[in-house]
Amino acid sequence: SVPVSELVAVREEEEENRDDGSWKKIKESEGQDCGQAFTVLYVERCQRHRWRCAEVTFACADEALCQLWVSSIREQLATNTSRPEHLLVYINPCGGKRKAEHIYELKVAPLFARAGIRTHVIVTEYANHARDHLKTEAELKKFDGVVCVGGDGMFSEIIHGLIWRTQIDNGIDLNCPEETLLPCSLRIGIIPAGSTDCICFATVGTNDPVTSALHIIVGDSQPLDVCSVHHNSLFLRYSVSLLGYGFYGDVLTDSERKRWMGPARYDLSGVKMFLTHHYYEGTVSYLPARDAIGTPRDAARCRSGCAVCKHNGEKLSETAERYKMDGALDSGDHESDSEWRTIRGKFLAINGASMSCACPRSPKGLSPAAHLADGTTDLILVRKCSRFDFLRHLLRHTSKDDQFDLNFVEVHRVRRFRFTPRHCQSDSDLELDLRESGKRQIFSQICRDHPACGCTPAYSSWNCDGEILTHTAIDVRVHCQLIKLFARGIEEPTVFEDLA
Ligand SMILES: CCCCCCCCCCCCC/C=C/[C@@H](O)[C@H](COP(=O)(O)O)NC(=O)CCCCCCCCCCCCCCC
Ligand SMILES: Nc1ncnc2c1ncn2[C@@H]1O[C@H](COP(=O)(O)OP(=O)(O)O)[C@@H](O)[C@H]1O
Ligand SMILES: [Ca+2]
Repeated sequence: SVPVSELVAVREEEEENRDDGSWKKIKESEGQDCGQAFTVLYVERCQRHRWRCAEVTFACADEALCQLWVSSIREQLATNTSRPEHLLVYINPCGGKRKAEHIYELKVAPLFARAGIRTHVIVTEYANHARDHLKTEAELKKFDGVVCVGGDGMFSEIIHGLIWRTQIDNGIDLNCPEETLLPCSLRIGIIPAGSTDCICFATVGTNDPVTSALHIIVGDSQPLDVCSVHHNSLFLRYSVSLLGYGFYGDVLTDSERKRWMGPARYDLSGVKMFLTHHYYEGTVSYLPARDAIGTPRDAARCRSGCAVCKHNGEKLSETAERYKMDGALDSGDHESDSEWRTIRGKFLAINGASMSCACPRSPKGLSPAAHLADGTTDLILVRKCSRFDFLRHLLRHTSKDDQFDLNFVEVHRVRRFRFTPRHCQSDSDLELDLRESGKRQIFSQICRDHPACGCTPAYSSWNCDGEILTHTAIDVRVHCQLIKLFARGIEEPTVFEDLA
């Protein structure tokens, strides 16, 4: 049996299609003349979270009965209001291996057509075209969802456009980090056609255009946390996957110069930045997510219908309601200021992972136990250590071993965090470092004379979902379930999986 919610479409077979293989078989085996036939298209699960569109044709001698089947299936599909009818599609022709248009035309558009979904397709002509179109021009009322064909950078454009539009329409000040943001009503579908596609992989379990198209067609819905990133009272960006300073920031900066190489640029830059081995000094402060259930060291994973996300999401909205009734101004974090913790040090990497960040390079991701929609982000601090130790940490992203179980790595589940690089610290902070800086001046002279000594520059950049941030001192705050995807989270493997 197939649940009605996983039907793609039903098709009446035309007279001229009557020689179609499957139906002919039924006809012959029945040994009788058939009045009519219809084909049901449905989701079939394959290995490793992939979905395919399978079909089965039913023949029946009684034409009226056949019609009844077709119309009642159509009726069932029509009453399911979560299925989209009209979609706005943005294609980034420059992402990944530059195959986005081809992927859409070949694998996705025919499925949408079969499912009776109407589309308005825009192939972007320049960076930020999709974002700006969503911000100002797009007639969003006409659509049931937005589809993004591209990588994480393209997805980032879409959420910036949608979130911006939703807040501006409701008079919310984006530059104020304390504002409670309004959730976006349109769901977003991701057809992977980029370089890493970590947002697709971590929410669906695979980077496969057909699987993503089917999740859109059946009208799946997966809420997702979004981090807002500010510098003082200036809005910088939103992030849903990785916010990485140090290693991942440097890899991204270096790889942008190698865009012509396609997705392989990240591996080359990864090896280069691993060998360069820069560390950065600064202060990280964070607000622990004390009232949330779950920790970054849990063995349990965020999966379809995750109970942790449901519980934490409901608890947060209850608390927010209570604050509203009390007339409290602070609409953001309800923990008190005294709960902020501060860590100063030298770091190879500072990572905020709002989701696991699983991708083909690391199928368990940067923070394997992170949740998609629990209102928290996992703050991972990798302190200065030897190249050998850092390699051990990196390698553990690709094996069963725990990448956090190392004495130079710590991880905290947080609602909010801030970072200030050492050279931006206040005078009083700097005074504390005065003694060390004498030494530094001597060394920096030596370094200028001997560039090969590998001394570290003062600043890295933040990698924000694959885009470089212009500021280094940032304030990050999680907004629980601000957007929704046409996805359902990663499913536990079922007995129905096709093991062939
Ligand atoms: C030695 C093997 C180490 C493997 C370590 C793998 C950790 C991978 C974690 C990846 C997290 C990715 C988070 C997602 C980020 C994306 O948003 C973002 C944008 O995606 P888009 O291009 O689709 O728009 N992508 C990225 O920033 C790419 C990050 C890629 C990091 C690759 C790191 C490779 C490290 C290789 C080290 C090799 C050491 C070898 C020593 C001899
Ligand atoms: N038509 C276009 N021309 C050039 N750049 C574009 C275009 N459309 C989108 N972009 C930008 O391309 C960058 C990379 O896109 P993305 O889809 O993330 O691919 P990749 O995964 O290969 O990085 C993003 O910064 C996005 O804003
Ligand atoms: Ca989260």
